[in-house]
Amino acid sequence: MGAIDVAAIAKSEGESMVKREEERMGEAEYMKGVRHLCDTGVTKVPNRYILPAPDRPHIVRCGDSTNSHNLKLPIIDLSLLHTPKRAMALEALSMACKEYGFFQVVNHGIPSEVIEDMIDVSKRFFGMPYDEREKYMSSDLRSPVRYGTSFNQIKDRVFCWRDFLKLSCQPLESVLPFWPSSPADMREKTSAYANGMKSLFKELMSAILESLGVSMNALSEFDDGSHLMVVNCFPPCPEPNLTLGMPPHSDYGFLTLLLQDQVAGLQVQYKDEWVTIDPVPGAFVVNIGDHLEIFSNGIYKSILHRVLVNSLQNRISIASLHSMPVEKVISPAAELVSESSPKRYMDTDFTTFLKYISSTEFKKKNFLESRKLTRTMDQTTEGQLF
Ligand SMILES: O=C(O)CCC(=O)C(=O)O
Ligand SMILES: [Fe+2]
Repeated sequence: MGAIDVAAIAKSEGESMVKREEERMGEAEYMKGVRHLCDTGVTKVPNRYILPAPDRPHIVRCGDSTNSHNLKLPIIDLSLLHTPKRAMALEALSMACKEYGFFQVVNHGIPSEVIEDMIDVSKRFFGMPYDEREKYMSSDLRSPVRYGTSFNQIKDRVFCWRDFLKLSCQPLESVLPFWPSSPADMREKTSAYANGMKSLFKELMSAILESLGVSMNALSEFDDGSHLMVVNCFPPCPEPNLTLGMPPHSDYGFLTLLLQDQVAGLQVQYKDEWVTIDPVPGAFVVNIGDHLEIFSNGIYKSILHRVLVNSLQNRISIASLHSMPVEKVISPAAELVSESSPKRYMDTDFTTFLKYISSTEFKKKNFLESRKLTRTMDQTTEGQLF
C-alpha cells in the first residue's frame, strides 16, 4: 500500500462539503417549484427529480392515435340523459365505470367560455413572478388555498415535475376571500368554473346512483359536500424520460372532473399497461375516486393514473375533486351489501385519509388498498391501516 495521500483526502472532503452545500441550496430552490426552476434555465433534470429506473416512464413517441398506447375512453353524451335514450346512456355510463373507471363527457352544458376562461386564467396565474405565487404557499393541508410543488413536497423522496394551486371551494362564499387576488379576474373566473363543476358533479352523481340501483337519498349529502380544485402546471422538462408530472395515484373523492388543455400527458392503468388519454376538445375526463369505489362496494373502480411531461410544451390541467362533507363516514351503500356480496371496505373518513397522506412515503399513493377488508374462510379481518 502506498502512503496516505493527505492532500487528496482533504481535496475530496472539500469537494463533498461543496456538494452538500450545493444540495442544501438546491433543496431550498426545489421547494420553490418547477416553474421557478425552469425560469433559472435548467437544461438537465436535477437528481432530486430523477426516478429509480423501474419507475420511469417508457415514453413511446407517437403522433399516431391508433398506437396501442393511446386509449379512446368511452364518451358519454350527457344530453341523452334528458331524452328517451336515458336508459341507454346509463348503461354506457355503468359499463365505463366498471371497465375503465374513467370516461369523457360531452354535451355537458358548461359554456365553452367558462372553460376557456379557466384555462386562460390558470396560465396567467402560473405565468406571474415567483414572488406573487409564493404568497399562497402553505404546508397546512387544511388551508383553503395552497400553492406548492411535487406530490407531497414534505414527504416525497423524489420530486415530481409539477406545481399546483389547490383551492377549497366549499362553502364558496367563505373561501373566496382567501383565493388569489391576482390575476385580477382569478376569483371571478374560477368561481364561475367551480359553480359549473358542482352542478355537473351532481348531475353525474344522480345518473351514477341510478345506474347502481341505490337510493337517491345520498344526493342531498353532496349539496354541502367537499369540493377541492387542483390547478396543475407541468412546465416543459428537458429530460422527460427521467421523471413524472404526477406519480401513480388514485383520487380520494367520489368523482374527479378533469379539464386538460390540448397537451396530452394523462395516463391511466388499463389491463396492466399505462395508456395515454388524448384530450378531446371541450370534453371533461371523469374518473371514479376511492370514495365511490367504497360506496359502490367495489362495483365501480378507482383506477391508478399518472402524468407524463414533455420537453416542448407547458401543460395545464384542472382537477375538481368532489365528495360528501369531510366529517361524513363513507361506507358501502346498504343496497349493495348482502350475504352473497359482503362488505369489502372499511368505513372511511377524511381524518383517516389526511393521516394516511401525511404519514406515508407512499409507494403507489393508493389509499384505497389500506381500506380493503380481506376475507378469510369465515371471518373478516381489517386490512393494515398504515
Ligand atoms: O393532469 C392530469 O391529467 C391529471 C391530474 C390528476 O390526476 C390530479 O390532479 O389528481
Ligand atoms: Fe388524480
